[in-house]
Amino acid sequence: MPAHDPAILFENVTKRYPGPHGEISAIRGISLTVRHREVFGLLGPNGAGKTTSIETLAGLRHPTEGKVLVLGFDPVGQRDEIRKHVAIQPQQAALFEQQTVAELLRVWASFYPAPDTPDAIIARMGLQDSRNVRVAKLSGGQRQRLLVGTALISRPRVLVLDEPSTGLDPNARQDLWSAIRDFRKAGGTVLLSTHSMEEAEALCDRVAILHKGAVVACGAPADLIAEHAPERELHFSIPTGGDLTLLRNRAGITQLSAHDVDGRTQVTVRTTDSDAVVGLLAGPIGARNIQIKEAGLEAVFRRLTGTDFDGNDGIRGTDDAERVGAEHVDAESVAS
Ligand SMILES: Nc1ncnc2c1ncn2[C@@H]1O[C@H](COP(=O)(O)OP(=O)(O)OP(=O)(O)O)[C@@H](O)[C@H]1O
Repeated sequence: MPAHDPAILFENVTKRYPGPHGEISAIRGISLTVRHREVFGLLGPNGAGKTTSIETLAGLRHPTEGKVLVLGFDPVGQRDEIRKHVAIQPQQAALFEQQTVAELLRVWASFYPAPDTPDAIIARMGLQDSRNVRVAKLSGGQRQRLLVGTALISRPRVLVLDEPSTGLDPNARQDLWSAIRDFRKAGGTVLLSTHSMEEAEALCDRVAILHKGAVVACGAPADLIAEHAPERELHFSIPTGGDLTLLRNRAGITQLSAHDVDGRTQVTVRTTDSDAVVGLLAGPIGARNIQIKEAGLEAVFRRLTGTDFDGNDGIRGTDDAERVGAEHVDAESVAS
């Protein structure tokens, strides 16, 4: 395929399954392109259609309508070409429990004409200490890294991972992310599904946000946040009865709410100019215990779908970004 063509193309792809009460549309008219040498994330909650999309591009499902191409090949009609160039992270069941890590990788390597070496994969996936350990004895995180390693051993041009960091502790997840970044640096293209906003923001060059089988937004995480959720949220407290008129209608504030708790007034504001708000808080308002929260992709999702990732009504208003690390600032320290 010419280099300017996308690595992966979905054109108006729909997949319907028969269900007990009529057909179920797992994906509805998805169109997207994944460029060469990018890490692309399919981001969505349970049931959004991520696995169906992945299975479609792996040739495991026929689209009901539309076209899918991977490196210019039809995943269903050109399985051999797909197998040569595209690696899909295998399911847990593909691991033989009684083999050691090195033995298993040797077997997988034997399936391909020009594989990487088991030692190289072991080093890349941080599995050196488990080299001679039987698969049955591996931790969940080690198993997960081994699965990704088995996908990498064929030296694919495109790597497809379905929720690769599920069950990994933070260190193992960082190792996995480094291996994915290294693969991209060496010229590979990655498509992964995730329901982790953090993973999408940290790892993906671009994401498609899926909701009920449709793409509701697609782009670089920072661009999506800037376009759909540019606000920050600030929480702080002031003495009860304190004057908030200075803040009203100023400093890009789009929402302000206050309620009294334990002798102080707790205030939440949303603003497009958090620096200006902090400046006001540090001065005459006498705010304490200021927390600033980024909106993040979760707010983008909520803004575009009206629901949060757990399917709750998204009009909760004030906690768009609890997941993202909050910055704690004290008005006095800001003033000094
Ligand atoms: N083989 C099938 N038969 C019938 N319905 C299916 C089948 N596979 C998936 N679905 C339905 O299609 C929709 C999308 O499922 P899919 O597994 O693609 O979503 P997902 O985003 O990967 O979710 P999860 O994160 O839970 O894996 C869901 O409503 C699911 O119940």
